[in-house]
Amino acid sequence: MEAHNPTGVAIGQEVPKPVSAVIFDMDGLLLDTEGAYTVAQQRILDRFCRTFTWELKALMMGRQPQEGARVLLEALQLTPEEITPEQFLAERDALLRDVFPDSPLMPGAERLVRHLAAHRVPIALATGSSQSQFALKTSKHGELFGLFNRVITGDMVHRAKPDPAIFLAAAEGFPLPQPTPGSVLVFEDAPNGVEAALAAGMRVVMVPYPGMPEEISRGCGATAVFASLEDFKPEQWGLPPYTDSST
Ligand SMILES: O=P(O)(O)OC[C@H](O)CO
Ligand SMILES: [Mg+2]
Repeated sequence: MEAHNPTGVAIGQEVPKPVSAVIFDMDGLLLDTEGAYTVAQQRILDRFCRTFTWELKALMMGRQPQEGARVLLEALQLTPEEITPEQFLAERDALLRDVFPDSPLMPGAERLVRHLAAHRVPIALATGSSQSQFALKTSKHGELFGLFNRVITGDMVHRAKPDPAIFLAAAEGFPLPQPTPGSVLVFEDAPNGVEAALAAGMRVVMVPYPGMPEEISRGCGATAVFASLEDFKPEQWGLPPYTDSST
């Protein structure tokens, strides 16, 4: 007779640890800002007759602003005589200053954050955005973003994603006893973010920003990939299930 195996995990296979804390990325994951970045950056690159492709976007998204601009201009072989990273960022900031305060939430973001907070699951935010950009982008969602136990912005750490420093710093703010990295789940939309979270020893649900080609997201090595946060089922990760009607 076959032994009863209530875990659904094959005998000999490691049972996944339940998730005890969650870290969210912000741009492109909770807030729909990546589309605006793409439009602004293409507008700047138009005068150099360059196309802002998805490959270029994947290279820079998730990074600190200065680092992202440097990587982009280098990949496009644009010299400082043509445009410096500082000039690029100044132009981009001018184009986005009035757009960011209207940043909408991504589908499923508010429900998941409120659900975890209501169930006292420790949650943190780790964004490559600077503190001032964070304030601008979240200005209409203050109460929701106030639910996080800790917010780490790109200018609070020395090394940007894909370095794991930002996720390790975010995890330090969790209430004691500190969760082990393996019991922390990260939500990310960008390849640099997935790489950083995996390097921190955490599990990663990737929700690629809409339109990202599958060949980019597929190669990232995320623990799971969903088309939308709405597809995430908390109970499959040892978290409390949703009890409201949209399940
Ligand atoms: O995706 P985030 O929240 O780390 O933000 C990174 C940049 O500011 C936008 O790509
Ligand atoms: Mg992001």
